[in-house]
Formats: sequence, structure tokens, C-alpha cells
Amino acid sequence: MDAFVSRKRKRADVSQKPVPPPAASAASKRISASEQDEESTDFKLALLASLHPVAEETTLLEALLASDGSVEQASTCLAQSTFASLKKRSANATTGYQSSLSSYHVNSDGSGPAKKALVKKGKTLHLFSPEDIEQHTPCSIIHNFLPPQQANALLQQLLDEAPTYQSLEFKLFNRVVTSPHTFCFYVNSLAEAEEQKTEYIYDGRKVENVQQSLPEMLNAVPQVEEAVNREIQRRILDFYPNSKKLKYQSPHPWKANTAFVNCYDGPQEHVGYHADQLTYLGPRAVIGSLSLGVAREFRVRKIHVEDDKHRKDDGSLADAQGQISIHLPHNSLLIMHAEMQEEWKHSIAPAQAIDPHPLAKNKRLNITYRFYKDSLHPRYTPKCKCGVPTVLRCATRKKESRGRYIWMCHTNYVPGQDGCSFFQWAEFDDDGEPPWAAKANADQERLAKEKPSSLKDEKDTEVT
Ligand SMILES: O=C(O)CCC(=O)C(=O)O
Ligand SMILES: [Fe+2]
Repeated sequence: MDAFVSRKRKRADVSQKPVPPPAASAASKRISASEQDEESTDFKLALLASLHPVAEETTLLEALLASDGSVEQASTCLAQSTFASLKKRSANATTGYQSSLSSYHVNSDGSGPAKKALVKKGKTLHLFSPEDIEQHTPCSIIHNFLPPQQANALLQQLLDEAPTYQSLEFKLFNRVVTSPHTFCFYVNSLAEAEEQKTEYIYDGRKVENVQQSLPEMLNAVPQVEEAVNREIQRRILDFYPNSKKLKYQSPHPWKANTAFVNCYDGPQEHVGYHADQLTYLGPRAVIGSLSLGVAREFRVRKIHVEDDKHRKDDGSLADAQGQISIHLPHNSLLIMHAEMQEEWKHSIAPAQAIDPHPLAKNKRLNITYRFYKDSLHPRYTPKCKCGVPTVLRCATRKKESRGRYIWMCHTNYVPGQDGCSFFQWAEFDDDGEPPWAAKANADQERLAKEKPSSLKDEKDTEVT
């Protein structure tokens, strides 16, 4: 979500290409430009999707290509319906009907993740069962996760708060465009909320609206942590080469110390394809995502290396594979595993029809529990030439740099300000810790000792 939000705020003139840094080496320039191009296409698609919520993503992409990358021109074509292949989004059946992969002649023998692309370009494969989902995507799912009454109590607390959630507004061609859903950011204590507001940077600036997690959100934390840690271990044993954790994946227990809550009110509210920002999570991050209320489709697609095999005749990058749709019913916990953010993109698709939920009516509430690492606090991460802590990105498109991490200037995202295009390769040890981790941990231990014991208990007592 955070990464998607960043793209939308990036700049009003989205057709403008980012300028490469003057002091960078030629190789670095290529990598930076490639990564930013990829970002800018997704950004443009996200803008177009918010302006034309019923158009298919392939239609948006075609309109963008036909308009030489100009969002304004593509939007005009789409609005006038002059774009020859303008299609309405296909009517998704209401989410939640069971179907089986056997109808696709897929052999799921449980011997690790499926290697071959099983869904063709332009097609959507719908998955419902936990076995199919973990075989063919980097996710696992637990249905009926919380005891039903606990899930309803949590949903009710979020529904009470949802009217205060905000959608982001950004300017496009002198129009104010609104993000196609609302959200709120939560941390586990008031002290942490204060720290987020004063020390952390999002989209190149501080954020004002950080809330303390609701009692039922905190109540669910031990269950979420237990399930996510169990699923991480199972994933490693059953799916990773030699049953070993991935390089850069943390060997330590996963904790849920922050949460983004998204509210999708009605079938058209959605979030476009994105990968979550890794700046405070670090490489190979795991995310626990709890869905409540109306069932919706979570779509995933693999990011492909930019090579001739994946190039279309016009030079643009084709999606060699279609998308996979994971159906997320009320009270399901989806775990996005360590290979997800670097290698795949995800979205919540608009729906033509939904089944109203008895409590939530047309709303879906989603909590993405995340683990912010102390060692990636912005006091430690590199600052760009603008003096702002940088954003962590993973190179995905170029074969020669795929999988490498980069610290980049964040200030591009501040409206009215140009960034400095700073970037620097990011180094991590095998466990995903940056070179300054030992100092950060020592600081943490010192702070914990200095903290009066009344403050140490704060998390347990200050929830109202
Ligand atoms: O609503 C969802 O399930 C996904 C939300 C999401 O992708 C995000 O918060 O980054
Ligand atoms: Fe996301």
C-alpha cells in the first residue's frame, strides 16, 4: 500500500521522465532509469485506473502505449471511448465460489512450488484452496483464522473507525484525483505513534495521521504472530531449496509491530498493482494480511526480467504470464512470504458484484500487519543530497542487477519539489541486516535499560 500511495503522490506531470543523477556511473544510470521507468508505468496505470475504474488493466495499458505514455492523452481517449478496444472489466462473479485447479489440468503433487507458468498472458486463474494457493503463488492462506466472535468484534471496531479513514488526494491536470480506497496507519502504542510522526519519513515527508492500534487489533497480534511464524517455517521446509531460508531473509521471529488498515467501500474501490515498500521492513519481508467483511479478489502477478523474450514488437515489456486471483473471504489470514515483494506485484481488483456481509454491508476491511526493523529506523539509513532519509528499492527488471537493493532519494514524491535522484547500492548480510545493525541493536539495548519500568509496561496498559 505504502508504495502504491507513493506513486500516486509522485508528481502532477506524470509523463515526465525522471532525470538520472549527474554523478552516477553509466551502469548505475541504466539501472536507476530502468527501475524508475518501471515505477512510472505502474504509476501511470494506477492514475488511469483511478480515473477509469471500470476499464480493464490491459485496456489501460493499450491506451497508454497508443498515447506514447501520456496519461492525459490516454485518459482523454478512454473518456471519449474512442479507444477501439475499450472493454469493460469482465464481470467478476461474486468472490467465494469454490472451483478446483483440476479443471486446469494442473498437477499439484505437493513437491514444492509449481515451476511452469500455468496461466497464460491476459488470463486470470482463480484460486480458492490453501493447497492451490501455496503451490502456485508466494502466499499461504488460513481460512476461518480467528474464533468467529473475535473476528466479528475486530471487524466491528474497524467499522466504527472506518469513517475517519482518509483517501489520498493528488493533483492531475489541475484536477484533484482521489485514491480508490481509504486507509489508516496504526502502531502498537502511543509512544510509537509519536515516534512515527516525528522521526519516520513517508513519501519524503512526515505523516500526521498515525493511530494507536485498536484493542481488538492488539488482541489478535499474538495469534497473527504465532500463525505467521509457523507458516514461515513450513514454507522454508516444504518449498525453499534445501529447506533453507532465503538469502537476506531474517532468521529471527517475525513480529507484528505496525499495521496498515485498508477499507474498500463497495465493489469499485480497489488498489492497483504494486509491491510494498521495503524501507522499514528490509529485504525479503513477510506480511500478515487479515481480511474482514466482504470477500474480494487479491490478484498477483510475477515481475519479469526485461529481456528480448518478454519484449513486445513495439519495444514495451509484455507480461509473459497472466495473473492469479486469490479469493479472500471474511476472517482469512493471507501470509505474503519472503519471495513476494521482490518478485511479484499484488492488487485488489475492482469487482462488478459483491456479496454484502451481514456486519460490514459493502465494506471490506483489511489489516496488513508488518514488522518494522529497529535497524532500519531512519536515524540509521542513508540520507540523500536533500538531507532526507532514503527509500529502499529492489532492482527487478534488468538481468544484471535483479535482486540488488538500492537506497534512493524519496523527495521526488513531495508535490512541488524535485528530488536529487540520489541512489546508492544497499548492502545487507545474509540475514538481511544492514552494516550498522550492531550499533542499532546496542542503542536499542541501552534505551531499553534507560527506560523507566513504568514506560516499559506502557504497551500493556495504555490502550483505551
Ligand atoms: O487489501 C489488501 O488485501 C491488500 C492491501 C495492500 O496491498 C497493502 O496494504 O499494501
Ligand atoms: Fe500491498
